[in-house]
Amino acid sequence: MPLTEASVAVACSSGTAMQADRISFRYRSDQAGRSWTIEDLSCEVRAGEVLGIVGPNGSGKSSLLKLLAGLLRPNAGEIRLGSQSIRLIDPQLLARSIAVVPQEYVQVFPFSVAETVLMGRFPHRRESWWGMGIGDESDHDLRQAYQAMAETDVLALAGRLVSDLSGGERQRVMIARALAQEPTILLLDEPMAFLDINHQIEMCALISRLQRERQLTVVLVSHDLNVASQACDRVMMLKEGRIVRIGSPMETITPESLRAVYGCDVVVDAHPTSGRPRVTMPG
Ligand SMILES: Nc1ncnc2c1ncn2[C@@H]1O[C@H](COP(=O)(O)OP(=O)(O)OP(=O)(O)O)[C@@H](O)[C@H]1O
Repeated sequence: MPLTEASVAVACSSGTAMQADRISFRYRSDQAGRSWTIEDLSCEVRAGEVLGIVGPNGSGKSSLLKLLAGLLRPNAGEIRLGSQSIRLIDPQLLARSIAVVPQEYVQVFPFSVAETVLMGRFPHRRESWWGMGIGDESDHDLRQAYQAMAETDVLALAGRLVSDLSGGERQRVMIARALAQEPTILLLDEPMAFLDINHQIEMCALISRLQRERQLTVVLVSHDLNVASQACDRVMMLKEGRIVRIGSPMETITPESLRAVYGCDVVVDAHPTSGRPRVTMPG
């Protein structure tokens, strides 16, 4: 059965947004036989959840996110959106369902913030992607872009060139572009990396608002275990391309599992207001 936006919505509302089934992946430069970047990994992304992916440097977090986004193809195994393999889904439909915010964004041409956010509307256009230009937007496109910019606090930057922004400002613009896409699944690679504490708090609040109001499913890669603990319903811990643990923050963020994954001792206590695990370095 061909996949449509309606069937994606039905599949997602029925419990599982995405599923990875025994996927293995290695980069082309590694074909000579080094170990897998992702090895025989199976997981489910539940509809409407915020799933965090944590793990040491080089454990495969970004690679897994790119595999879920369809930007990389597994050498073995399958990734499904709803019930359909993402290999078989039309790229424009895939882009209407899944939005990705990569860790680093390189823009070759000097577009303004407003133009960049409006690019999030491309997958919704009837014309071919190459046949349309900026300036052809509908009222709905403009409203969605405006709302996404308001939600990420970048309206004041609308006329600035993206290339002239700070890392944190650029990060918020890329999230605005992803929201303008109106996806059902949002994949974020280190969304807090360049944000100051005020914008980190706002980003956490935005993610939980999007989950509540738009029933958005979010997968986020984070180095910050406290962000993962506060912002996520479940946390997946990766080590050398394999899942070591997956479950609620209480189940996963423990001194034992952190020692097993990161090889160091840390202090884990309860956050004074949320009660969720809080990780600090030993004194
Ligand atoms: N384009 C690439 N070509 C070849 N190898 C790559 C490429 N990108 C990543 N790798 C390698 O794949 C492994 C996993 O990298 P990945 O970026 O997925 O890890 P990560 O957990 O996100 O790391 P970090 O926490 O440092 O961002 C690393 O050994 C990395 O060197």
